[in-house]
Amino acid sequence: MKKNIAIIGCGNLGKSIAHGLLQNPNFDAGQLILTRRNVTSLEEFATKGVRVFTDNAKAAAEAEIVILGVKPYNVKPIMQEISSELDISKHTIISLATGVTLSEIASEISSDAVIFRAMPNVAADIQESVTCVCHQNASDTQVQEVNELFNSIGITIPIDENLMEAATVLGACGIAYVLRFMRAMIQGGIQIGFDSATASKIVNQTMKGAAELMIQNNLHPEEVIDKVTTPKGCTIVGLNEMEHHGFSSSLVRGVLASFEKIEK
Ligand SMILES: NC(=O)C1=CN([C@@H]2O[C@H](COP(=O)(O)OP(=O)(O)OC[C@H]3O[C@@H](n4cnc5c(N)ncnc54)[C@H](OP(=O)(O)O)[C@@H]3O)[C@@H](O)[C@H]2O)C=CC1
Ligand SMILES: O=C(O)[C@@H]1CCC=N1
Repeated sequence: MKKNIAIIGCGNLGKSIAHGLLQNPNFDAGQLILTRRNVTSLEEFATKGVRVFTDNAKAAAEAEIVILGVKPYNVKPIMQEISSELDISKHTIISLATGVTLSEIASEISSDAVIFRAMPNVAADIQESVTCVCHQNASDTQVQEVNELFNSIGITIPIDENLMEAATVLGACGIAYVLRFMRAMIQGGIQIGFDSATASKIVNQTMKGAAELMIQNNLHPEEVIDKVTTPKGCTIVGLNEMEHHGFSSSLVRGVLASFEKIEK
C-alpha cells in the first residue's frame, strides 16, 4: 500500500505502530506523518524521513489514512480541528480510541464517512500486535487495505462494533495483564535462587514457548497443562496452590473490572 498515513496524537500506542510500520521493507518512511503537541519525543522518526508536525489539520490534508491516536476525550476536538481538511471520498479514518463509537466520530464529519475503529496493542512495535477492527461505510478494497496495514504489524481480526470494548480488554489491556504475570514469575524465580536477569530470560522464553505452542499447534492451554502435570508432581501442587489463592478467579475478575470501567 502506497498511501500516506497520518497518526494524529502519536503517543505510546502511536509510536508502537510507527515503529512496527517502519520495519516493513515495503513501507516508505515518507508515507508516514506523525503529530503531537510536543514533538521532541518524535525526533527519532524525523531522522528516518518521517514527517513530524504539530499541525493536525496539515497532517490530515497530506494523508489518505488518518489514524486518531489521541486519548478518547480528545477525539471530538481533534475531529473538529481536522474536519475542514477531511474529504470523505479521499480519507479513511481509523480511531484507536477506547469506547468512542463509529457514530460518535461520524457525527463530527459525515454519516457517509469511511471510519474504522481499530484496537491494536503495543506489541505493534515488533509487528506482534493483535488488532481487532470494525468499520462503517468501507468498501471491500478499503477493508482489505486496513487489514493489510494492521497485518503488517501483527494479526488482524474483524469483529462487530459491539465487541470493541471486549477486544480492548482482552488484547490491549491484556498485554499488561500478561506482563504483570511475568513480573510475578520473575519475583518467584528470584526467591528460589535466580538473579533477576536470568529469571527474566527464563520467564520470557517460557512465555514465548507457551504462546507459540498454542499458536502453532492450535491448542487449548489445558491440553498442554495436562502433559506437564505429573501425577503427585510439583507442577500440580504449584498450580493448585495458585488456584487456592484465586489465580484464575482474580484474572477473570480483573478482565471484568476493566470491561466495566470502559462500559461506564
Ligand atoms: N496505550 C495502549 O496500549 C493502548 C491505547 N489505546 C487507545 O489509544 C489512544 C492513545 O493511547 P496512548 O498512546 O496510550 O496515549 P498517549 O497519551 O501516550 O498518546 C496520545 C498522544 O496524543 C497527543 N496529543 C494530545 N493532545 C493532542 C493534540 N491536540 N494534538 C496532537 N496530539 C495531541 C499527546 O502528546 P502531546 O501531549 O505531546 O500532544 C499524546 O502523546 C487512547 O485513545 C487509548 O484509549 C488503545 C489500545 C492500546
Ligand atoms: O488503559 C487504557 O485505558 C488503554 C486502553 C487499552 C490500553 N490502554
